[in-house]
Amino acid sequence: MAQRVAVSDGANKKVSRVRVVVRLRPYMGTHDEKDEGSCVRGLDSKNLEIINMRNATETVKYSFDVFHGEQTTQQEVFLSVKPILPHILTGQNASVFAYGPTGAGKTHTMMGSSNQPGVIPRAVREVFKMVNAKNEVEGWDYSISMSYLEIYNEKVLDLLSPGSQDLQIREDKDKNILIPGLTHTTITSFSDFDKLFVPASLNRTTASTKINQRSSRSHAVLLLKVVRTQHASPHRQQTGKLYLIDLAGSEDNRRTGNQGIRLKESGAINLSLFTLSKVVDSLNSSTAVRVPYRDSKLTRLLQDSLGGSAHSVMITNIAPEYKFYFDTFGALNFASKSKLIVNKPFICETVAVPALPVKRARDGQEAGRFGTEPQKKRQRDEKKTEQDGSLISAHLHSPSEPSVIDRLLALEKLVMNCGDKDKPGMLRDTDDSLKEIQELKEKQRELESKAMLYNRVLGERPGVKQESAFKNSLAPLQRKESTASKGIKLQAVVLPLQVTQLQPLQKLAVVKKQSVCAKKKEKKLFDQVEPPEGKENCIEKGWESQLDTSLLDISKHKILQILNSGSLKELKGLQLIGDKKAKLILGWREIHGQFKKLDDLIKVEGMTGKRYPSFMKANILSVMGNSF
Ligand SMILES: Nc1ncnc2c1ncn2[C@@H]1O[C@H](COP(=O)(O)OP(=O)(O)OP(=O)(O)O)[C@@H](O)[C@H]1O
Repeated sequence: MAQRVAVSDGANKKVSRVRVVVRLRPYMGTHDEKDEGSCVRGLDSKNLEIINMRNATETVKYSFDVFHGEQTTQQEVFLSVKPILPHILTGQNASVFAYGPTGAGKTHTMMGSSNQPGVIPRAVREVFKMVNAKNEVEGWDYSISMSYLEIYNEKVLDLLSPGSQDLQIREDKDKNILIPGLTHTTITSFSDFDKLFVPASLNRTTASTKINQRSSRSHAVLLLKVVRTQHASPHRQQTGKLYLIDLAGSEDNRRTGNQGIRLKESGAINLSLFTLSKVVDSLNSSTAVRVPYRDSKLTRLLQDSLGGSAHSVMITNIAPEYKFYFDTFGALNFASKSKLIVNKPFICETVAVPALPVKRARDGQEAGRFGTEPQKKRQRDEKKTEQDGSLISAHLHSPSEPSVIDRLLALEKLVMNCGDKDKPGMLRDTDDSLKEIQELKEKQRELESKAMLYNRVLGERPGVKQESAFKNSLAPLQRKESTASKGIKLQAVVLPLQVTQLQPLQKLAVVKKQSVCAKKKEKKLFDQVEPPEGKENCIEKGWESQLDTSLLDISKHKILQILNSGSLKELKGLQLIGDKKAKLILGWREIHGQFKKLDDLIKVEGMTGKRYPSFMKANILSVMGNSF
């Protein structure tokens, strides 16, 4: 029976950190309608920097095991993967997976093309090369087999047997992940592999989206299994597995233009990548009681590659164009977290009973392992090896390492909630409002000191450094002026906390000061429409009807104009829009484009439906007041 033998290094058990490689795709003009240039660039073979949207004069720097710039060849990328391959010849597992936004170059990296083969064909060729070299000198027989599957809409489909049904993912009592019924074909040369791989890749589900003409709609997994058997007694047998995975890209469907089936596919892709992110968070968290591997087929399959038994390399593919800024930023943060995962590799070894003939790896044996295990036993094993009984928070990031954006937005929400709770009659009376503003400022100060602490902690995180953009010898990375949006002043976008640190507190006032004259007029209008205590909701509907409809329309149009093309300062000129919210609006605009109607504002983080009526009332009255 196969058993786990710990990989030892003298007295110490060996652990293996996930190696993180980042590859930047060459700049493509077709993805840069505004001709803004690149938002990210390499500094050296390990470091890169991305522009800081909060402050365009700064960049955020990241450090990884390897950084591959735009000119990197396929062979150079392969060389950063090659060191983990020898492990599979000694009964250990290894995995390489390409992660990143749609269109960033994952398939190019993993599959490549006939004249620029990617990591998968190069790795398989290398494995054959190593096996052939070893066959001649060592007393072991080697056998290599391959399987190829895709996870499409949370279904596991056999690419070597198209038309097959959704396959189940199982775990044996040694925590090996198995897929009963999956085709395992013995291959004896690279050309055997090539003959199967190329047509099977065409079985993979791809489709054209706005971002990528040939976008992978599934996660593709090539599994190469190397079984080696000792000639002499005790006829040890070791099985090493190599997973080569081309993940589907994370997608923002407002940009991909996905609808119908594409949207459904995208939902499944994003969900599994979200689960992958949760798994990484749990592995990094000292407090998580359960690693949610079972929440998606992808993570279930990767269970013995992530935080498990494998030597892993994660290739994070990123794109340089501003259009991908938030995807790139997210991918880099994910890559940074993944760097901290430690795997515990072991050797999967069987010792044959001496009286029996030497067991040779063959297809039949695979079938025994993957296809004929009695179901009851399998269920028992599953139950026994179930590691994750309890629920864990569905947060994307662990308490010990939440993402910058999440932390900032959570704090932003906190500010909003304080606001909602503490100032029900904010517009009722100027004195009351001032008092409430004062209270809010106090709260803001408190939050800012917490934020400062957060940012200090962030500064200390390995791999993520924030420094001035000008500390390197390269010319500063700066955004080119957009040729498409000349009318719109370019603003550094969002991530409110850090910005509030830099801004004087006065600028964060929730209610913007107005001219005395305008304020008087507004107060007059408020006096007419203000509801009695506790009846705000019913009056919120009625107050508009008391105003001239054409004036009302003009005011709404003006507000919409400000939302769509206003600078940070102009946005902050709106009622109930402080510095943070103005930046959130700019950020939303950056990602989603124009607000089609005022109601869209509810979609902006922190602008809840509950606050929206107050915002509308205050601004319409203010705009009207200003135009009197
Ligand atoms: N390093 C590179 N050099 C040249 N072209 C590249 C490179 N990386 C990607 N490309 C090109 O960019 C386009 C998108 O790449 P690719 O299909 O590999 O992206 P992807 O990340 O796999 O996208 P998806 O997640 O949508 O499948 C392709 O036309 C590809 O040939």
